[in-house]
Amino acid sequence: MSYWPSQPHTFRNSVEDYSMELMKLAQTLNVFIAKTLDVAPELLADKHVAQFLRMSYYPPCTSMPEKVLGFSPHSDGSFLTILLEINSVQGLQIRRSGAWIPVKPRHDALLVNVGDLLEILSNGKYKSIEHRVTINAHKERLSISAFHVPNYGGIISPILGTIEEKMLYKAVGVEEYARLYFANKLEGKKALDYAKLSGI
Ligand SMILES: O=C(O)CCC(=O)C(=O)O
Ligand SMILES: [Fe+2]
Repeated sequence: MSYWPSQPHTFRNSVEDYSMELMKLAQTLNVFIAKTLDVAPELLADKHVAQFLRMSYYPPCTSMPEKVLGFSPHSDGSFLTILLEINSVQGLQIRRSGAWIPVKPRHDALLVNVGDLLEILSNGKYKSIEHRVTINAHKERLSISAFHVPNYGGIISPILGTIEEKMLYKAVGVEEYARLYFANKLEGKKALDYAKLSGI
């Protein structure tokens, strides 16, 4: 691929190494997720096989930082997102019971977000998290989001724990959901309404 910058010369290798390590991490997380859902890990094995990296730079805003957002409220359309808050500048907030809660960055940890596709697959046992990014008045913020998604040709359908369990989401094609997600503006968890069956 001809898009890699030549400077810094370590960039490509570092990004590729990081990406590969995260693929392994996503695989390990999936095994734990399968355990919590009481299903065989093989059932989830193809749910995180593709990865997209987004590197975000949020410049400081000295005049009116409270009037700007770095990222509008949204949930991720992925299965799992693994976030690195590179310089540990606070900005990420999650929505809990209608309130925005700041997430304190930890330099020694990655942050894992549940995406919409995991909410569908788990029939709502895992909930994708609505989040946004605010801007700091004095400090720039840098992050890398790694979105883990299934193959575009695949289908995500809810795994039900028992025969009595009510199916709350319909099965969606991964490509179909991705199209819908990107066609919508970032508006909280609105894209997920598409997959919700009536009654929730
Ligand atoms: O920069 C962040 O902390 C989060 C970015 C984000 O929500 C995203 O890339 O989807
Ligand atoms: Fe996000």
